[in-house]
Amino acid sequence: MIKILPSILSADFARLADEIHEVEEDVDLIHVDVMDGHFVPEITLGAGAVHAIHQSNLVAMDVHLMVNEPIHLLPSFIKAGAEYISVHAEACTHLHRVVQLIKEGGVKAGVALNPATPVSAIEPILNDIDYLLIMTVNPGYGGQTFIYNMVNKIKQAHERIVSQNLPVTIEVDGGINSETLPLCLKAGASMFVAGSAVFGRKNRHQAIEELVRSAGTHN
Ligand SMILES: O=C(CO)[C@@H](O)[C@H](O)COP(=O)(O)O
Repeated sequence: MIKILPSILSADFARLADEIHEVEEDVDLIHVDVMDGHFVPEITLGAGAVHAIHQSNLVAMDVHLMVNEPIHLLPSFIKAGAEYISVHAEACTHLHRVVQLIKEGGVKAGVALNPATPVSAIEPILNDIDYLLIMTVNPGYGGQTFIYNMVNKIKQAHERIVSQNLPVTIEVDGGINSETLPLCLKAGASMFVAGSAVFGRKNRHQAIEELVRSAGTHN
């Protein structure tokens, strides 16, 4: 079973509620990119916005924290109502502790890896996480080109997860469209973040349908 997660980074922030309404019937989760202007150059939104989306009961959220030392911000994002939270391995001094805190907050815990970070960086705590977010672009901006070398990295991660029989899901993010989704699916990913491939299109329902349909073309 695959999941498409529209990334609101590519949505019109001035009409965010309407933008989310346009996809809520078609997906279980939306992807929310939080940037701090340090770990990545841009600044996006914070726990207040996540809380507002949660309050409006639109759709569940997968929050991707692109921030240095997210341990300090975790309590507010957990309280804000995120269902999934991922942190970057590169941004945490005490990654295992951060993962434990997310789980203690009753939230699914993910670890994100930049393209240059090997899967082995997460190996010692692979059994502690709920999902592994493999960045298929360098984090920070929507609309970038998919890095094809990441397909091998997804395969490697998937092999490790399967060989240890772990209940860890692989999520991919960056440059996902109906051409790249099937490659990632074949390699072992099942959660697909798509920004411009959904919000860059006029008809979001059709865009999501096309992505789902592309999953049937991976053999
Ligand atoms: O985390 C990020 C960017 O850092 C993503 O979630 C982007 O929002 C993906 O956008 P597209 O590559 O799908 O346009």
